[in-house]
Formats: sequence, C-alpha cells, structure tokens
Amino acid sequence: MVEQRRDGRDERGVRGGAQGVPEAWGRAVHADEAEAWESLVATARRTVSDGLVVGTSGNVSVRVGDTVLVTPSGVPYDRLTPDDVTGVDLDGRQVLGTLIPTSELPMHLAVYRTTDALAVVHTHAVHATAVSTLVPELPAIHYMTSALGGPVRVAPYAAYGTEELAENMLRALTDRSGCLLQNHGTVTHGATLDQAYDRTAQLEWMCRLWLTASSVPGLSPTLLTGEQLAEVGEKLRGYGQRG
Ligand SMILES: C[C@H](O)[C@@H](O)[C@@H](O)C(=O)COP(=O)(O)O
Repeated sequence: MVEQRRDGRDERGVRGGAQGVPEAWGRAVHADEAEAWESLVATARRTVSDGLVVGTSGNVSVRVGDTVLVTPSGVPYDRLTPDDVTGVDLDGRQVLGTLIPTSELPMHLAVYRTTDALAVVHTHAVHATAVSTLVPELPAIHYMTSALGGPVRVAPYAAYGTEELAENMLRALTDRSGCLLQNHGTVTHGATLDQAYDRTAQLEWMCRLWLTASSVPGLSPTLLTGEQLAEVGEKLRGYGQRG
C-alpha cells in the first residue's frame, strides 16, 4: 500500500495517493477545469500586476459547468500552482482542493445563481474604491458606462464575506455587469475571465476619469444623458471583429 503524507502526496510525491482521489480532495480535476484554473490564476495575477489590488486583496472565479473554481482565501496569487485548484458547487460545498475558498464566496455564488455569467472578478481598485465613498452611483462621465449596462451603482456597505454584502451587491448589479461596493471595491462579471477583467479595468479607468475631471476647482464635468448612453449601448453590440 502507498502511504499518504500530511501534504497529501504519497511517498512517490504524487498528490491524491495510490487510490486516486482521497475524500479530502473531493473528486479528480477534469481537463477543462485544469485549463480554466490556469486562466483564473493568470487573471488573478493580472489584478496585482496592473495595480488593481495589493497583497491578497481581491478574488476571481470562473464557472465550469456546475463547478465554480475560486481563488483560495489569503493566498498570494504568485504561489498558486496547478495543484491548488479550489472548487465549490453552486451551494458552496467544496468539491475540489483542500485550500479554504475565498471569503467572498457568497458574492461569487450569488452572481452565478442569478445571471448567466461564467466569470467574476472582485478588486479593491483605488479610484473605484474612492468613488464608492463619495456617491451612490458613478456619474455617466464616459460612454463606456454603456459597456457595463448603464450607470454603475454603489452597493451599500456591509462587512466583507457576508450574505448581506452579497445581497447588496446583487441589487446594485441589476441589469449591470459591474458595480462598486461602498468603502470596499469593485465586482464585475462576464462571459469569460477576459471580459470580466476588462470590465473591471474599464470601471477603474472611468472612476479615475471622473475623479480627475471633478477635481478641477470651479468646474464640473459634463455628463452623458440616458439617451446618449442607450445609443452607444446599441452601437457597442457591433463593436470589434465579426465572426
Ligand atoms: C479581508 C479581505 O481582503 C476581504 O476584504 C476580501 O474582500 C478580499 O478582497 C480578499 O479575501 P480572500 O483572500 O478571502 O479572497
């Protein structure tokens, strides 16, 4: 018999041991999940390298079928390896890995349960977080507001990791693919990790733009009307390459 060590590897160094996958690991990682995990880790690392979070702030998830892969709580992204795959089902039960999933699981699961999103990105981006302390909604300073479904709302404050925060976030996300969390940060979702990430980057950029324009003494920025946003919303449907 091949013995398991405390780190979960057998004496050959194989994770999962001789019998395949032990109870603690839930089940084996499928090939599409391994691939999605690689993209998730790359996206999480991007949030750090692009300055959208510091330390272990923020979290990322991606849905593969009925499994949600999530960043583990409090682990620096540069330490994550393919062996660290962390996954839960839509009820939050851990089905993959032994690391504790992100403390913001309620927010991620709330998005997957109520939308057709396949990826969620949460950050503490500095300009977005600053705006979340100033206004209940990001003023329509740029037409890329339409890329998020309309003016971006601020979800009222609740402590991190709580169901209350997830509920506040869901309300702020109604008909939107992104929102701000008061005194906390951002949440965006999308059909892919790249799309969810890009929405976070656009949101942070618009917050920076509004803070810059509104900080000029004696002047206040012009804002776009609902009609102007709706026009761009339509136009953006055909944006980019076809096919
Ligand atoms: C305390 C955490 O930073 C919390 O603010 C959470 O929102 C966060 O961004 C990171 O938590 P996890 O490491 O648990 O994903």
